[in-house]
Amino acid sequence: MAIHSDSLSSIPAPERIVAPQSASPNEDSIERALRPRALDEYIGQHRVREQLEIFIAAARNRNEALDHVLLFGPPGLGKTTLAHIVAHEMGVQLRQTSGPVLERPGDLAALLTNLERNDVLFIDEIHRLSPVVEEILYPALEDFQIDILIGEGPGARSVKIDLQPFTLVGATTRAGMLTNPLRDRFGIVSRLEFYNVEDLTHIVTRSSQLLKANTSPQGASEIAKRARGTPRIANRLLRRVRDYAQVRADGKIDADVAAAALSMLEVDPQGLDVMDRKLLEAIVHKFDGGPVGVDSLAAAIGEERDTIEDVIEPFLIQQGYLQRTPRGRIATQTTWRHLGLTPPGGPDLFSAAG
Ligand SMILES: Nc1ncnc2c1ncn2[C@@H]1O[C@H](COP(=O)(O)OP(=O)(O)OP(=O)(O)O)[C@@H](O)[C@H]1O
Repeated sequence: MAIHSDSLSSIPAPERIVAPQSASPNEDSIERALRPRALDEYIGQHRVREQLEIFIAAARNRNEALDHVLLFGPPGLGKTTLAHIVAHEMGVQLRQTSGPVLERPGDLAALLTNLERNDVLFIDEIHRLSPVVEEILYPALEDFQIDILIGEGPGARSVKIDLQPFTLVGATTRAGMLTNPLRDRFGIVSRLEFYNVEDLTHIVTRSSQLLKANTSPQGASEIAKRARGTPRIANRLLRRVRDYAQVRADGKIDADVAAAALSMLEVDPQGLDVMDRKLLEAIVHKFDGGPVGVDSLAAAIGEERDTIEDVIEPFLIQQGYLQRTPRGRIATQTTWRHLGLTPPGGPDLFSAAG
């Protein structure tokens, strides 16, 4: 059975400047304009890119659909962008939907039967597919066939429909929430990582050119350093810094202007914002540095558990501010120092992390 978590639907719309989710329809359209279209415009994620390059070239040579692809990683790292690129490089069309939108088996059946040979079907938030919809997907992925029930009651009969060969690209922030039978049907499984500052600087520079923003290399790097390893955040910070530069600095974005704009937005030099600091301060001040369970933490800072796990924590863990242990979250020495405090207890405190 698929694991279907209703609680995930409660992730609130982002208000944070560094929220990795997309904030508004207007932002969506700017994002589309900034989206790289081909694999060689896609910056960073070298391992994933190299693998896809090879598998796409091989599938194209054989004139076959690319194997099904599962992309996972925190929001805003470029999963949707990659799905579009796969379709573009394969020279086929992309149909896009998402797990929670597909309510009934018929919704998915309609999409599948309309696919043309080797097309890409992109399902975002694939961990939120309902079990009945997921059932339809298995034979479609394996044999390019679906079984649908026609009629009702005793007269109902099952009919097999052949599909065109296609590629499913599934995206999820939580690979662990996929059922095993679904995960096993992906031939290519790629994990997207947070971007390093060099790659993000490259992304900010490219976006500046597209937006006609006058950004110096140092300005681009200052924005990149504070973008939480996430292209979507880098692009959003760039737009806000561009506004600031327009009003206060004749439109020129250098390191000082970027730093001043970002501190006005309360994004600190390490890229942490008010919400990150609130979480770290709660662990340190209310729970003596941890370990503290995520539910207690959520209650303490008035934030959804899912938002903490999907959005806030991954970057803090990757940057070494937090440790996730079986007994709960622990603030590291880096956190104490970041908050201007002296870590108590010495090394013994941290060896308790297990
Ligand atoms: N490798 C990259 N090079 C350049 N720009 C990128 C790259 N990856 C992402 N972007 C930019 O970041 C924005 C967000 O990317 P995208 O929508 O693909 O993220 P996502 O992982 O699908 O996020 P979500 O899961 O929240 O939808 C895009 O508009 C795109 O411009």
